[in-house]
Order: sequence, then structure tokens, then C-alpha cells
Amino acid sequence: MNRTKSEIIYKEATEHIVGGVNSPSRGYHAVGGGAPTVMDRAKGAYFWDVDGNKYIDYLAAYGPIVTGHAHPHITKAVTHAAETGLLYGTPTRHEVKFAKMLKEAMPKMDKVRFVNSGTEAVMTTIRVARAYTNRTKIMKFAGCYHGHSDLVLVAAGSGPATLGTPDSAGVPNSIAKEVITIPFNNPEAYKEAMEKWGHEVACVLVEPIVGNFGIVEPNEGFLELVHELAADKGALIVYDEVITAFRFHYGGAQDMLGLTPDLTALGKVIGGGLPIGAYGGKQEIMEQVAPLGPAYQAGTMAGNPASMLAGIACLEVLQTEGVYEEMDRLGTMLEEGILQSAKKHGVTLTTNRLGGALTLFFTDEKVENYEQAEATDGEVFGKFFKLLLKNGINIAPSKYEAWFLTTEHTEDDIKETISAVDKSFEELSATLNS
Ligand SMILES: Cc1ncc(COP(=O)(O)O)c(C=O)c1O
Ligand SMILES: NCC(=O)CCC(=O)O
Repeated sequence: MNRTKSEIIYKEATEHIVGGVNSPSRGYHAVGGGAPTVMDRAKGAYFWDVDGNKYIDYLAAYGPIVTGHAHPHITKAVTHAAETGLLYGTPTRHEVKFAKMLKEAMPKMDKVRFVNSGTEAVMTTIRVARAYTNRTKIMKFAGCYHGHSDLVLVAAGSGPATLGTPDSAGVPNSIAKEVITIPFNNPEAYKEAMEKWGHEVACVLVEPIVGNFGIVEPNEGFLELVHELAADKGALIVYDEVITAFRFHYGGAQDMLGLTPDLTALGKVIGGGLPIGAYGGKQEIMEQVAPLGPAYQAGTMAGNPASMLAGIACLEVLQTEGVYEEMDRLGTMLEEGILQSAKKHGVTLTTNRLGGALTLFFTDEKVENYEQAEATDGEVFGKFFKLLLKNGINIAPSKYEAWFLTTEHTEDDIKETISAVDKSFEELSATLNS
């Protein structure tokens, strides 16, 4: 595969953009280095890079592209936004329509507010929880990524983990001291931490289904315990549904799990590919937010017509009968095909999957917390990533991320992917055995 143009453009990028990328996750440092693939265009389930190579895409831009690239219904909505004014700085009908749609899909939220990224959404839920409880500490689970605001860059998995700097420089110790981090799926550690700190905790921040050290579901009863003890101690529960909302079904993980957080952060899918975030929750808590209450949050771009119209269009596509069932069917097929191929080539592999989201871990252990994900073989993952790319499959360059299916992937794409994986495993086991 010729990647010359990617290499030239990346080299030029490094001269002008710090690290050559606009988000560290996009670099190939965690997969053995080299120039990241520079993509030229995308349509449906496919990418074409600047050298003309075609890929089946499972990155889905780290989750948002659930209806595939350049979906015609979303393209039409964005075109309409461009033609009628991209940014008003005034209320619009679109934001009201979209807020109603979100609330219908996630009925446990009484009120919402739109922002521009998942980072902003989570950051604000914390501020609101602190304002409401008049407490400062927060509790989070190790390896869960909640964006790059100061408080949540402590023991953050995903991108920061691949850099080996889980605690970012520039985050003062005084802030890190406000964060209590505990292992996911560990009831004893949670009980202990709640016993010790619970009365000082403003909120417990949870990815109800983890997406940032791979896809990891909560063990039976774990989230219920998280809710119960938080309520006992007067701490709020904040669900970070930036990845999970509208990924597994039409609505949030909270509705699938039958649990009610006090506040919810949203992002990714709800923007249909444009920048977005949102947060929402119980009326009484949301009334802390300005202009009604003392917790300030604002945004020049917040609720902009383009993101609203793209988000509405994306949810309209997701309302199509059977789309989630089909992603689950194809996800199952993909997982089974990959596992069979791993077995055939003697590759040690464990998979975690929910619907159309799948993570491959190079280990024979079950992965249900960050420590276990961290212990999986990153070097083998890096080799596999490069082989897969060469064989026409694009996934995230990190062992902590998921493969995301979209409504545009077909059974033929899955078959082609399984063949590419098979070829990659064959080549991988040859290198490992040589
Ligand atoms: C669970 C979760 N929360 C928050 C974020 C931050 O969102 P953004 O990158 O839009 O700021 C991410 C993703 O990157 C995420 O996966
Ligand atoms: N799961 C982690 C991400 O989605 C991060 C994307 C980014 O920061 O570029």
C-alpha cells in the first residue's frame, strides 16, 4: 500500500500543528509510531485516504458517525443550515425541537442545555453538581475518560493513557486532590471510598457502559450500588453518556439499564458529526444554571443552527425501524468471525461487545476494569493495527478504543472485514512466531 502522500502531509503538519494532530488520539504513538493516515473523503462505511487507498471504517470519528459518513439526510440538513445562516446568537426553533426530541428519547431529563463538546458537557455537570450540593469533591472510575477539563484528567483512560501521562501536566495538585478515583466494577472499593469520603462528594461521575478502556459493561448490581450509596451520602450521580447515548438503542444507557442519574452529559452522536455537547437532568438541579441560578455556563456557538439541524437529522435516521437490531446482528457476526479467526491462527484474544460496538483485547483474561485493560498486550495490538490498515480496515490507533459499526455497514462489509482480519492475524502470528 502506497502511503507517500500521507507521510508528506503529516510531515508538513508537524511543522505547523503541534504534534501534527489536533487531538493526541489521532497520532500513531500507541501503535508503534509512523505517519497517521491522512484521509481525503468519506462516504457511508468507507474512507479514502490522500493516496487513494480505500478503507472500511470502524473509527466512526471516535463514535459520532453512527449513521455513516456523509449521510444524505444529514447532508441536506447541514446544507439548509449553511444556506439560512450558520450562527445567530439568538434563540431558534431548531434548538427547541431538538431539546424536545432528546427529552422524548431520554425521559429522565427534565431540562437540557446545549454546549459544543462532550468536555464542556461533563465539566458543566460537575459545576452544577457542586453548586447544588455545596460540596467540592468528585468521585470517578479509573480509566474512564470524561474529556479534558482539569478535574477529570485524573486517572483518565483512553487518549491520555496511551501517552503514559494519565495525570496531565498543568492540572494543579489542589485540583487533583478533589478527585477520588476508584476501580470500575469493584463494589468493595466503592463502599470503602464512600464510607470515607461520601459526605464530601458532590457527584459520582460514571460512564454507565464504559467506552474508554474498551467497551466494558457494569457487572450485575454494580451501578445499583453506586446509586444507592451515593443517595445515602447525598452525592449526585452524573452519567457521562457522551459515547453511550444513541449508540446502543434510541435513547441513553440509563433507559436500557432502568436507572435514573441526577444529571447526564451528552455529545458525539447527537451532533450527527458536527461539534456538540449537551447536559440535562432533574428540573430542581438544572435550575442551578444561569440565568435561573448561580451556576454560570455560556457559549457563543452553543445551540448553533447547524449542529441542531444535523443532530435532529441524525436522530431522525436513528428512528428508522430496525437500525439498532441490524447493528447488533452485524456486530455479532463480526465478533464471531474475528474470534474464530484468532483461534485458527493461535492469536490470544478476548472481545467485549455491546450491539455495534466492539473491543478486541489481546489477552485471555476477561476485561472488566481498567487495570485488566491496561495489562493487555499493546505491542501486539500495535502490530495488528498496522496490518489491518494495510489490509483496508481503519480502526482507532489505540487498544483502549472501540470499533463502531454504523447503519451503513453491510453484511458484505463485515465479510470483507473478517477476511482482512484473518489475513492480518495470519501475518501477525507469522511475525510473533519468527
Ligand atoms: C465518555 C466521554 N466523555 C467525554 C468525552 C469528551 O468529549 P469531547 O471529545 O467531545 O470533548 C469523550 C470523548 O472523547 C468521552 O468518550
Ligand atoms: N474515546 C476517547 C475519545 O473519543 C477521544 C477522542 C479525542 O480526544 O480525539
